[in-house]
Amino acid sequence: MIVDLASDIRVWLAVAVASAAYLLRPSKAPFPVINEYPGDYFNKRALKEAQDNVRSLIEHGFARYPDKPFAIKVPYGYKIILPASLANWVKSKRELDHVQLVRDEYFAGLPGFESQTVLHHPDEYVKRMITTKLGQNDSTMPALNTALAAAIDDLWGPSQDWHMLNWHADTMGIIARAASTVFVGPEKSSDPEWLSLVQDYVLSYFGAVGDLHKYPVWSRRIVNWFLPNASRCRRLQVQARVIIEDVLSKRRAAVNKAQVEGKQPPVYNDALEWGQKDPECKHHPADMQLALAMAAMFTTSEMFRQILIDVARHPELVQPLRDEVKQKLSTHGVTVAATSNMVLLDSVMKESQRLSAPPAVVERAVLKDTALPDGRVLPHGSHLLVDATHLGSKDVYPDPEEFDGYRFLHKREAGDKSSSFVQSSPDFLVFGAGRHICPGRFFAANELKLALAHILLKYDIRHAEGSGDGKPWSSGFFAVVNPLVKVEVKRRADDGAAEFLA
Ligand code: HEM
Repeated sequence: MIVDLASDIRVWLAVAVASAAYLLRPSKAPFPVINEYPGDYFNKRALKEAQDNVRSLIEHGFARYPDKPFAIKVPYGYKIILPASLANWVKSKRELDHVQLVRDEYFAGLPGFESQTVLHHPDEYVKRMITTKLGQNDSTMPALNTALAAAIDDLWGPSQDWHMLNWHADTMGIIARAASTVFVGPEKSSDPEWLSLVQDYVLSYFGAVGDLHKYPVWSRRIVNWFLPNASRCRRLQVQARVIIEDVLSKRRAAVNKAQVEGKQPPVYNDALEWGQKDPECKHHPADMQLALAMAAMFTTSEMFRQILIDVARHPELVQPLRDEVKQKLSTHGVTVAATSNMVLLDSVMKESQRLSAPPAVVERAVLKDTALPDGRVLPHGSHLLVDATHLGSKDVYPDPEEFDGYRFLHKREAGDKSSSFVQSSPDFLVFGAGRHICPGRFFAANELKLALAHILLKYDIRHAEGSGDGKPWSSGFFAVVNPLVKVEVKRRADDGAAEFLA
């Protein structure tokens, strides 16, 4: 009998599957789990709550365990939630790592995801370029300004009658064209093929990340080969390489020709050229382009949409914003000084960010067992986030549900140095914290302010009736702009924009 069983391949298969299931079982949560329910044997309710109601789970968790860590069950694991009081501690701990987190959660290292691999490469080349060249660079303002003018004209049109925007495409299109002018340069920044490729890549990449999360951790390196979004990323990456290599070979030819003819060679001022000129840059230029697009376009477009919704829902802010924009542009021209001095617009943007922030921020992977200040241990391999629900708490912000465009301006005027859009503080970690704080936030702020300056001066804007309440939706640990909202615009008869934005 035993001999018969031992020679039956099905028995060995069953043993192998059972052993794999045991070895690969999710580790036990090291802290109390907040979304465990009696009778929920297959975690159906737990995972639904984690997907739809993470904010309530976190609030409930801290009501039960004030200022103490707890865990939330998610597909194939747990997330540990730390109280906001530990934000500075998290920021300072090198064992709590962002790069490993990106490998685990955003799949840097998978084929087709080279954008993410390059962005988080140990040489930190792309980050350095963003910080040193892209941030607040006056020399890129004329190109950014021209691109925004053209993109908004093309996408929002000249009609002086109210018309509905093709909301998603028209907002991402504006951001993609503005950013591309500084990333890829003049040849491709308004080329429909390239713009569609980068936007397609960004959407496919985030789609693929979502798809992969539905599969057990151990299987993701295999299933990515069969998932449509991941396959699309691989295809688009190959196409991007062909297009960018062609641009570079034409640039080289133009320089050679100018030299032969004794003329001044063309000068380029974009990320493509910065990388080419820098002997330290070891990455494929197309992968860097996709890396910049992936980091910049989705995040900035989402922020752009939320700010537009908030401005449309608060018409009382429009005239003061227009006055400020005109005044700063006429004093400083189209420069970083002008956008930096648009302090009411800055306050409106930060208020939009406060009310659309995710409920937990600064996600990190634990590289080795790490003791919390109270002695309890964060186990190696676990993932944690820091609570950010206080951004909607009346203890921190009076009338927290109200959109108050002047909120952060008043704080700034009262001397609070952390109240500007790009500033991070232990209370406001929406751009992250510590070594991995978003290096693109200065570029994003500048680009958004210039885009909004064009829009405020050139268009009236309103929230289409009956199209949702404008409040963001929750999707797992993310907050996304309410997809039901629709926005209408009409071109102003006499916008006078040319005078200020020339
Ligand atoms: C409003 C727009 C943006 C938002 C809300 C945003 C948000 C974030 C957040 C939350 C992080 C993680 C920080 C952490 O965990 O400590 C991050 C990282 C990053 N962001 Fe942004 N970002 C935006 C725009 C941009 C832009 C325009 C760029 C590039 C031009 C960019 C490049 C990056 C890079 C390279 C990282 C990784 C930093 C690292 O690993 O050290 N971001 N961003």
